Amino acid sequence: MDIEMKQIAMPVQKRIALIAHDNMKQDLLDWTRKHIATLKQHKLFATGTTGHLLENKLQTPITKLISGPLGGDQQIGAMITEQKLDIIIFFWDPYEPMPHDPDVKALLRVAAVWNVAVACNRSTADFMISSPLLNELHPYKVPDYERYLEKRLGKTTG
Ligand SMILES: O=C(CO)COP(=O)(O)O
Repeated sequence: MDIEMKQIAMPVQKRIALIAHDNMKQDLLDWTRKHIATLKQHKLFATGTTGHLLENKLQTPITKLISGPLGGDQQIGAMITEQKLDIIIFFWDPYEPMPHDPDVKALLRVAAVWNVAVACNRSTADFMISSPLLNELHPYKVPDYERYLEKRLGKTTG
């Protein structure tokens, strides 16, 4: 598929989603605790259980969506398509099959489509949190939806 891209900018204050599967929640809690001073400078979002856990343990406000198995991954995915998230820190469990595996896959797919930064493990999250881009206005490319529609409608109507 030939998708034209356009340049936009990630804001200085990033919108960061934090998500962890059950076996990875302790690891995400440790990581978040270690980087809380940096994370507090940004806007934090999370799926339901992860969000409640982090908010209680870290005493920092987090916008909480629905729990993953009940549709939280899809909510995160929808926010990505609306360009309301810049960074996803998703400690997903590579060992356990989940009832909502299709939702996880869909979330990772739309993140790739919209060129959103995704860390699926702690090493990548470490690189992202220490990147100078985290505190800068960051130009990056996303699909040019207006161009996409123009081309598709042009094709359909001849
Ligand atoms: O299942 C999840 C991501 O796929 C996370 O959901 P919870 O934060 O509600 O556990």
